[in-house]
Amino acid sequence: MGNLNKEIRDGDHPDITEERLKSTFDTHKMAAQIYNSQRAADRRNEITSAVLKIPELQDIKPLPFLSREEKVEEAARKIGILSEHLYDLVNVNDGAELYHLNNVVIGGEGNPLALHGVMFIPVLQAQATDEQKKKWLYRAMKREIIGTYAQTEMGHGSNLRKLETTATYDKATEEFVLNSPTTTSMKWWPGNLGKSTNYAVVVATLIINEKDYGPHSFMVQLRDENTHKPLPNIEVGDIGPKMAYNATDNGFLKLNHLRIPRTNMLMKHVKVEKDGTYIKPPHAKMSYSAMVHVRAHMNNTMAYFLASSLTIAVRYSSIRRQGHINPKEPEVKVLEYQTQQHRLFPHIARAYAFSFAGAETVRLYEKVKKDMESGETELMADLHALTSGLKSVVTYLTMQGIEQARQSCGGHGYSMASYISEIYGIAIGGCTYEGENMVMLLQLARYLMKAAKAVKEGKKVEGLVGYLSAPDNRHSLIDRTPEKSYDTYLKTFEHIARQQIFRAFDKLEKMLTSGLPHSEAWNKCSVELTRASRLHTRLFIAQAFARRVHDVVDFHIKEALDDLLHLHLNYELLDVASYALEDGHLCGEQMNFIRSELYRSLGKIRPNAVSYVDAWELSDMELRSVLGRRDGHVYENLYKWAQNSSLNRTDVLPVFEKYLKPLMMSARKNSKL
Ligand SMILES: CCCCCCCCCCCCCCCCCCCCCC(=O)SCCNC(=O)CCNC(=O)[C@H](O)C(C)(C)COP(=O)(O)OP(=O)(O)OC[C@H]1O[C@@H](n2cnc3c(N)ncnc32)[C@H](O)[C@@H]1OP(=O)(O)O
Ligand SMILES: Cc1cc2nc3c(=O)[nH]c(=O)nc-3n(C[C@H](O)[C@H](O)[C@H](O)COP(=O)(O)OP(=O)(O)OC[C@H]3O[C@@H](n4cnc5c(N)ncnc54)[C@H](O)[C@@H]3O)c2cc1C
Repeated sequence: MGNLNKEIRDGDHPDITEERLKSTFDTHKMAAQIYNSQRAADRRNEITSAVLKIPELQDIKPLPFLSREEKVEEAARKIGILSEHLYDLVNVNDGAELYHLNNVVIGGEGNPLALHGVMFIPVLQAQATDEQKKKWLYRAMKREIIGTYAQTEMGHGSNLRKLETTATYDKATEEFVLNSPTTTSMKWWPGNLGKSTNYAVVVATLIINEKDYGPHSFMVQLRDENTHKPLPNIEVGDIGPKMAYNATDNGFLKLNHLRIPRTNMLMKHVKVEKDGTYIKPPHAKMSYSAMVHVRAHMNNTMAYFLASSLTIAVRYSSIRRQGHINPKEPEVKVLEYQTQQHRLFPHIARAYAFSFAGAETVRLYEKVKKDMESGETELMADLHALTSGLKSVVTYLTMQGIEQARQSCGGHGYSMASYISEIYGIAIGGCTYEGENMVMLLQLARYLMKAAKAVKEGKKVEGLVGYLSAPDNRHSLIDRTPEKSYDTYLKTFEHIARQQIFRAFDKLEKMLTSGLPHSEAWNKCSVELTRASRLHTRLFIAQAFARRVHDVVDFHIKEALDDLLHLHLNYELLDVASYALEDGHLCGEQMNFIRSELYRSLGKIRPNAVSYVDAWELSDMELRSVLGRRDGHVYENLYKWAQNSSLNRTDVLPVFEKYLKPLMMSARKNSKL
């Protein structure tokens, strides 16, 4: 039998090999859990190996040393080469394979086809008629045209009902007139809009006979297909550098009374007839499908970002030695410190949890998508509630985890050589895009308040909120749990979420009864409402984790996942325990029990720590991190990495002659006086 940890190679740093030899599970079998099948895990590695054989697909130099223009160019260069090899490298109908290819070759900072793949094609698939698909979708899939999704404006992103871009129907010519009447109405932010794309699905407020029908989607050609010059009545450009994503040309767009044919409105579900008659869609929010598509996939991308930074931090912590636990022994790996373990291991568990919750979400999304094709919309509300809560909670917790990973690497974590700061910048965009987190928590809260009302009226609720009508224990039985049974933990999470949901509900009802208008009462309760949404979502994540562990057959994998789940439940419960202490559901003694279980878990995870992160099978090429190198040889490579700095091209920089020398000369002269 070979090594259980599949990353062991001759010549690796002995400290990291020592870690890998301790693995109690097969890391490639664990990858099958993370990526949802052994085949998917195999394919990732096959794609990485194939990419490594194509020299033009390697980074020309470490990305942090590139200017913004070079980053944009480098991503486009690779997309060009990828286009030639695409069919040999991946199954182009498999989103996970494409995403992996993107991560290995290009990385998270963006590429000209990102929004094309993530939103433009999905919006056409969901909202275009067959005729429209023939005209644009098939060309888009062959990359004859490149598009984006242009919705957000300088003045409005969250409140779609107030988008200022108008699409006014002109019955006489059977055209829509698209117009950006103000500075704030300019589209602002859409990815790849600035320089890369020649088409966009523009979301604009539909006006027919002076009546406002709200946001609708329109296909707009932005640039000439040959010269790439902006077409008449269109101003388009890049919005400038951002916190991260700087290989992406997020753009602005001003439409000056641009006329497009009536048939450019995406009309699969909704219609404007020649005479201006408006035909409603089966569900008012069907046109929001592209956003729901991205939200449904965000758990997995966030899990990936979190796992990437933890891979870097845990591997580095296993070769970084500093300080003593026993003064008579050599300096220890920093991974031995309980504080380091407490800083990193709960986030490893979260990365796994997000991936499992993500798999369930994508399954529901696929079902709803299929239903919608035939006009069936019953599950749309459930999906919207679930994805709204998850996108908010998962992006926020990912942000916390990545920052802890960075800090756990000490000074070198702050260097771009760790690459963690770039991953952080990319990941935290997710707190904002696809619906600002608070806004989306409040969307989930609407759903929760409806469910709470039904329960108060004596009705039984089911599905995601079924626990609201289930029996509840006054006191948690958490310290009377047989080992490896998580029911009492999950019941405690249920209790906490239920209490908070009803607390918010009662507060809202009280204000409404006192005569406050609904929107004002809602605003005055909104902090309580967002708390309810977070607790409900964290319950879902814990349940999804437990469901996955329950389903695993392989004994060693199950045991290893069980250890992570145990850590997860205790850590998360401590994080939200104040809610259960308030009403005496948990007592002080039980808090001690949870704490001691948490510390026990850290010890149990420790020997497998490197293997838990190795199981994500993130290659050096995709991690782009000196600290996270698979072989553990960090220090000599840190020194090599610094040689890329353009400041090192000469021993003496011109600034010395220009500024520093005169400064020192004059100081010396003065001190002689
Ligand atoms: C060569 C090959 C190479 C290969 C390489 C290939 C490359 C490929 C590789 C790619 C690499 C990856 C790169 C990734 C890059 C990152 C991408 C980042 C993208 C970021 C994009 C964006 O950032 S894009 C803009 C998103 N911008 C929002 O996200 C706005 C939020 N704002 C709202 O979304 C609405 O404004 C908001 C709040 C719902 C209120 O909407 P509203 O006012 O209309 O509605 P109300 O609030 O009044 O609600 C009325 C009732 O509607 C219900 N409802 C609402 N929505 C519903 C829904 N969707 N489904 C069902 N029901 C829904 C609600 O629950 C109520 O129900 P009830 O009445 O029963 O309670
Ligand atoms: C990296 C990145 C990529 C993007 N890509 C695209 C793209 O491809 N296409 C596109 O169309 N857009 C894109 N966007 C825009 C993005 O979708 C919006 O910025 C996002 O939806 C937030 O909207 P906003 O900017 O209007 O925030 P605002 O709504 O102005 O948020 C500001 C504050 O107001 C609060 N707030 C707003 N409304 C409420 C409310 N009702 N209740 C309580 N609090 C509220 C928010 O919580 C927040 O604290 C991108 C943004 C980023 C950062």
